[in-house]
Amino acid sequence: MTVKLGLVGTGTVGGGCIDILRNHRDDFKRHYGIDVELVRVCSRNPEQAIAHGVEDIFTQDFQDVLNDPDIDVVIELIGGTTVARDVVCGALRAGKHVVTANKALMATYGEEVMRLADEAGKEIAFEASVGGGIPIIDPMKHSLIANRIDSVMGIVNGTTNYMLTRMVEDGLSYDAALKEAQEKGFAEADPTADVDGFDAAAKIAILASIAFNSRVTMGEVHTEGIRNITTMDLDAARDMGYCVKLLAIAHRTDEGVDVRVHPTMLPLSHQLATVNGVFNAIYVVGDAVGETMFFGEGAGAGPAASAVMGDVLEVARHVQQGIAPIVGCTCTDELPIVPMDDLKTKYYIRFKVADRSGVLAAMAGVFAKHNVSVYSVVQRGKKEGGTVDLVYVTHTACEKSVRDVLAEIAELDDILRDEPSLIRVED
Ligand SMILES: NC(=O)C1=CN([C@@H]2O[C@H](COP(=O)(O)OP(=O)(O)OC[C@H]3O[C@@H](n4cnc5c(N)ncnc54)[C@H](O)[C@@H]3O)[C@@H](O)[C@H]2O)C=CC1
Ligand SMILES: N[C@@H](CC=O)C(=O)O
Ligand code: NA
Repeated sequence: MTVKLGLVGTGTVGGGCIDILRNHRDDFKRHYGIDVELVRVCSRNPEQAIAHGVEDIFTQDFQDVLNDPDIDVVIELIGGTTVARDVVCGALRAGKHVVTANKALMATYGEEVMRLADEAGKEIAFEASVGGGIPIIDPMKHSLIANRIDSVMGIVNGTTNYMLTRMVEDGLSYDAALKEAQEKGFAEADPTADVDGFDAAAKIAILASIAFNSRVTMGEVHTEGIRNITTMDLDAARDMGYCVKLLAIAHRTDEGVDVRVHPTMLPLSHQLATVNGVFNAIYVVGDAVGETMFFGEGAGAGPAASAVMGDVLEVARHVQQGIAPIVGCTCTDELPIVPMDDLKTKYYIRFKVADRSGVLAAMAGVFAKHNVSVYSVVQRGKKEGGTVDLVYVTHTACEKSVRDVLAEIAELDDILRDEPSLIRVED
């Protein structure tokens, strides 16, 4: 039996899938007995279809894909949560299996999508939505289910990891590094999703939902991006023996799920500190397996299409063999999200302040008042226009107290010259 595919979206990832199919379709048949055929392709860009040689099966209307009774599997590679939601939900309602790379959709409407798949008795597969080409969803849904997962933590956004690496290793400006990442096809259509941390928030919401059997949506993830990270912060971190990474973190605690995305200082000896460029790495801790780490390219046409096509072939194998979906929604529990105010960690805080007597003393009083103990204070950079940069590192402190310190220092008379830069420190 030939399993018929309909593809919606012919951009970076969709184009990568067409290329894999063209180059390896015969291998899939020969090695695995899996026979797949692309019968319909839809996007807003006919020129992309022409470039990939699929203009004869091209349409600009996704309904042509959903209404085609021959199509068994719909591959959604548009992105976003509007039209993509109609495509994914419409395909499931039309009785088709769905493969998607869409983290925003799964992290926002995951409950709806999983329910529709369950009602239709169809598969929904989304391996490419987290970590690009790295197998992580499938291992967590299959190989690791004998564990109670306690932590999932990692670098899950290739664009920002690429940018931070280029800024620290080659001195590129933030804007130049972003432009390069976009040119390489790593960035989302709207790169604010990458640099403001929302892409990583969607990914950790998906991973936390699977890890802790409790639905986490991206709106529930405390999210900070890398916009405020300067080369001065990166240099200061390096001088202290640290690097700065945009980390996505999810821990199971006695209070519930601690889930957040923010720039984090990691010791240079940490396993995640060596993950550079577009590479992602996800560290998973289970009660039986102990520590595991998954590493690979998190973005780009090849890696993402590799994960999409892996899902497609697995679904096609099930269709050919008449096997029902093995694992559907696993969110059986309703754990609370731990408030960010309750977080306890160490903090790096850089203040740009007026260079005059009394400033340090006034600031020290505020730290003491809120019981935030300071580990070190260093003055950095050149004195410019009567301002200096003061870099504080605290001992372990409570997030709420640190926020109170920042708010009170902002109110001190004629001290701050810019927004402070705050980076949490992980040891
Ligand atoms: N670029 C990457 O490295 C990765 C992307 N992803 C995800 O894959 C998905 C696709 O991303 P890219 O290929 O990078 O996006 P892209 O922007 O390169 O391509 C989007 C495609 O969707 C089509 N499209 C947009 N609106 C449409 C509509 N209303 N009807 C029909 N077609 C429409 C466009 O014409 C284009 O062909 C997104 O969900 C993204 O988050 C996942 C992993 C890696
Ligand atoms: N924009 C994302 C790509 C896919 O998820 C990233 O940079 O990691
Ligand atoms: Na993946």
